[in-house]
Amino acid sequence: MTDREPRGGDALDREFDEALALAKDQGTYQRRPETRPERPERPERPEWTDPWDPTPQGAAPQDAASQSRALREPPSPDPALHDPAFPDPALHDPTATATDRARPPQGPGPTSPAPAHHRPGTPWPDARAIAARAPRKSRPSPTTTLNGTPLARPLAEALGHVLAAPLTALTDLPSFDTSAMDGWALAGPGPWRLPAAGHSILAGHAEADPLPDGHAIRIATGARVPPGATAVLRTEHGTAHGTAGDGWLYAAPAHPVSPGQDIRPRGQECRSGDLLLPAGALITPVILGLAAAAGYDELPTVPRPRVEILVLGDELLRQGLPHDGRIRDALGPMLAPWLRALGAEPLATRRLADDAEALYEAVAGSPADVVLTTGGTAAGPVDHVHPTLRRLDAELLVDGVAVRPGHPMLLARLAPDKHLVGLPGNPLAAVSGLLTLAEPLLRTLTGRPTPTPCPAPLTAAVHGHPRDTRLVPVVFRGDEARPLRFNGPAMLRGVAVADGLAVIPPGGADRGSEVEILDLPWSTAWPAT
Ligand SMILES: Nc1nc2c(c(=O)[nH]1)N[C@H]1C(S)=C(S)[C@@H](COP(=O)(O)OP(=O)(O)OC[C@H]3O[C@@H](n4cnc5c(N)ncnc54)[C@H](O)[C@@H]3O)O[C@H]1N2
Ligand code: MOO
Repeated sequence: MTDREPRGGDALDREFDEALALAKDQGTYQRRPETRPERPERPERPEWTDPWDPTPQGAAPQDAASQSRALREPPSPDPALHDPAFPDPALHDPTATATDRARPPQGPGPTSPAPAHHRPGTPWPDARAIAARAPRKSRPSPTTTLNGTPLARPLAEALGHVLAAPLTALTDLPSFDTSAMDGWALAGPGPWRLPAAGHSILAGHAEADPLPDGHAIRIATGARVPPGATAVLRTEHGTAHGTAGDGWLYAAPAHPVSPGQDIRPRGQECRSGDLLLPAGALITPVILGLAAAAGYDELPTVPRPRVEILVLGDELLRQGLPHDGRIRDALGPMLAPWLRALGAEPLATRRLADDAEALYEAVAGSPADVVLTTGGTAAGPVDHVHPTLRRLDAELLVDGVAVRPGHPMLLARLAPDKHLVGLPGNPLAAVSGLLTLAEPLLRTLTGRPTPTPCPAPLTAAVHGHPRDTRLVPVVFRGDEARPLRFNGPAMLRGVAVADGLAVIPPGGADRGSEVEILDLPWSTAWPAT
């Protein structure tokens, strides 16, 4: 139904309520008015409206009528795609009500100290660098790998692990001159004399007798080409004449034979000893295949860093629909497979109540190399992560990052070989923390190299925060990155369909400007072995 069609009052009210609830979650109160010509030109990059900043630059209030009109707009055909004509939901407090927005700003007086949550945080690139260096610092003499002695794993158990040593070919590939087609092996120019019926060379057999000049013999794809053969003629390009034992083979005039045709020479792909892959490669199904082809039965792998996930929050439900102010735990199901895709071994996902003692005991007693907490990073009454770290005398390496969403994320060293990554509870903020702190930390622990930055131009301008980096879900359209809507801190709807997250520098990025894209590691997210 569009807003032009007549509707009954009840339906209208219901739709309005639904739309209002949706918009509250998406922060889409400032959608374009219906009468577009009257709308003043929106500047390319409007002022950042910090949801937590009580200064007069907050979002301008809208009158109820225009909100109601805007909320009745029909949905975009691809609702996850960013519409540059709409303000970006991430720029607004997804939890603020229209009344909140209309309220005049109530900032602290000029002499008030900056609240803790206004601390600028570590710049985003620095936070990533600190996370990547954190394990190195704690390992004065790394041996073969950063995470201990390499483990030889049978190919069937190596998927998703990281190669601890370069993969060098143990054989030439192919290891003999191979027929690439079903047909005849030929020696010299034709026509060619054929042997008696029943003589042929099949794959999987030892070397055949030499083929004399002027002779041909049937050969199968993958069979060893006999010594003396100069080419292979495909079945469909030749005709055999004569009787058994006195036959002749002719090439079709349209398919003259050239020397070497349809023969894969020994060593065409690699020679024994050639480097196929560097150490640090994440073992994919194709790598398993390549390793097998190159002669491996097992692979040297880096021991996986063990991660324990602690999901905090009394309000979280493990099943069913949200009710009575409680919501579903969106992070518990997501984190273990994601961490596996980053080369880690998730030991357990534990749900903890908002209880300081329980958190202390869980962190202090965790056998993991990395403890990953979700929620409780801010300064609320039940946010126990900071107090727990203080109690454990942990070294805070990163305490807040200048990134949106996710700025309360943190990284702490609990012991020389034990770290804690604190992810904020808002789901997209947690994803941001995962990519900003957990990914570089695990990359170093698994001995994987820093990925080469892969910038892409944006199909639309993206608003920036004045001081902080933004991470915005994008999809690729050809070589370009298209920003997605539903990128608010509590939303997974955008990132669920994203190819990656665009790194928007402070101040924003214009349409066409190249920005770094953080990959999402789905292609490697197979179950751990
Ligand atoms: N006074 C301030 N309050 C907040 C600030 C601030 O700077 N000053 N920062 C806000 C930001 S930004 C974020 S992000 C959150 C981070 O909060 P916590 O890490 O303490 O997380 P919680 O308060 O526990 O939860 C926040 C939010 O996320 C929901 N949540 C938590 N866990 C899950 C989960 N597993 N699945 C789905 N949703 C989850 C939770 O219910 C809350 O709605 O703090 C802001 N506050
Ligand atoms: O903006 Mo928070 O860091 O909701 O993610």
